[in-house]
Order: sequence, then C-alpha cells, then structure tokens
Amino acid sequence: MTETILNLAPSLGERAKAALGKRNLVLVGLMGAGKSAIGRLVAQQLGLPFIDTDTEIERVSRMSISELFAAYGEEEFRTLETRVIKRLLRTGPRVVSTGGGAFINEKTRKQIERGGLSVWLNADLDVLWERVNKRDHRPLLKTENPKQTLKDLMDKRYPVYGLADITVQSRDVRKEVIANEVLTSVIEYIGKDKTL
Ligand SMILES: Nc1ncnc2c1ncn2[C@@H]1O[C@H](COP(=O)(O)OP(=O)(O)O)[C@@H](O)[C@H]1O
Ligand SMILES: O=C(O)C1=C[C@@H](OP(=O)(O)O)[C@@H](O)[C@H](O)C1
Ligand SMILES: [Mg+2]
Repeated sequence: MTETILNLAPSLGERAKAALGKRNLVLVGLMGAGKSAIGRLVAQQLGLPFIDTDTEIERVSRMSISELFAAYGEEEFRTLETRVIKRLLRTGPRVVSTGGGAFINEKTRKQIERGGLSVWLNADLDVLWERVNKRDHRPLLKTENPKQTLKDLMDKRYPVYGLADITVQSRDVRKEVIANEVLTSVIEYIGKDKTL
C-alpha cells in the first residue's frame, strides 16, 4: 500500500508573505547586484506583483533609460524616478526593484523608508563587474574605465545602502539561493522588530 504524506507546513514564501503583511518589499543596491532578477523571483515565491522601477519609468516615458539620460540628463531622470516610486509605494503589498541610484536620492530614500521594507543586495566589485560588463544599457557605466566607475560608486554609495532594513549578500550562487535568503531575512527581521 502506498502512503500519501501531506505536507501542510507553510512554504517559505507563504511565511514571508504573512510576515510582510501589507508592506512593500523594496530591493536596493548597486548596478549588477541582481535587484531586477532576484526581485522577480522573490515576487513569484511570495505570490505578489513585481515591479521594476526602471521598466515602469521606461513605460511611462516611452523611452529607454539610456535615451532618458541622453535627452534630459541624470537630474531629470532622478525627478521622474522619485515620482514613479512614490506612486508605486502608495499601495501594496508588492515587490519593487529599484534602479541603483534610487535609494541614494534622499527624497526617494525617505519614501522607501515610509512605504516598505528595504533589502540591500550587497555584492563585491568582481561579482558586479562580471555581470554588468556583459551589457551596455547602463548610461553611468559608459566611461573610459567602467570598472573604476563602479568602484567609485561603491565607495560613495555603500554607506547609504547600509541604511536599508535588511542586507543580503549577492554572490556567485544560483539566483534561487539568494531569493530564499531574502525571504528568510524578511521573516527574521519582522520577527525581531516588535514595533512592526
Ligand atoms: N545570483 C546570480 N547569479 C548569476 N547571475 C545573476 C545573479 N543575480 C543576477 N544575475 C544576473 O546578473 C545580471 C544583472 O542582474 P540585474 O538583476 O539586472 O541587476 P540589477 O537590477 O541590480 O542591476 C543579470 O544578467 C542577471 O541575470
Ligand atoms: O545606479 C544607477 O544610478 C542606475 C542604475 C540602473 O538600474 P540597475 O541598478 O537596475 O542597473 C538605472 O536605474 C540607471 O542606469 C541608473
Ligand atoms: Mg535592474
């Protein structure tokens, strides 16, 4: 006789979703950290909508990020980014992957602090470089020495990313491993913080 064992224990995704409640989960970190890729996986596991802020900016402006930077400059891009993120965080829960500069902008960072739980995908220079040098759609890296530019951005931005609620180390392992670590960290963080 075969015996069917029913596994009634809630999955990691279900437990993280319950912990998150109505809050948005917002991924921050430098270019190549995996915000877009990991955010999508995390959203799937949570059964929540996923939005990438760069994709949303491209949709509303009907321009690519590179075209926006070229036509209007970084400052205008940041203004648009702040506006889009404010709108996206008004309702939840959803998983929002930001562009690398979003959390560095004070206004946007305050919106994220108010509107969600932030997760910094931290990564070292070689991991980031391996990933970003394969593509050329990032206007800030169109410099003479893009690896040095990435290093300069790390030095400037890492103290600010460090203000995020949660940090997860993005590294050379399968994306699913990192996504699971994000979910586990959410459960741990919310379990610890009695004010939430
Ligand atoms: N854990 C990982 N292992 C291997 N490749 C990854 C991992 N995380 C992300 N990537 C890849 O690295 C590249 C950059 O990731 P992306 O999600 O676009 O980063 P970000 O949005 O932070 O700039 C993509 O090609 C993505 O598939
Ligand atoms: O670091 C930044 O300032 C930027 C990161 C990009 O997003 P990813 O971090 O998803 O590459 C994109 O928003 C834009 O090119 C600017
Ligand atoms: Mg991205």
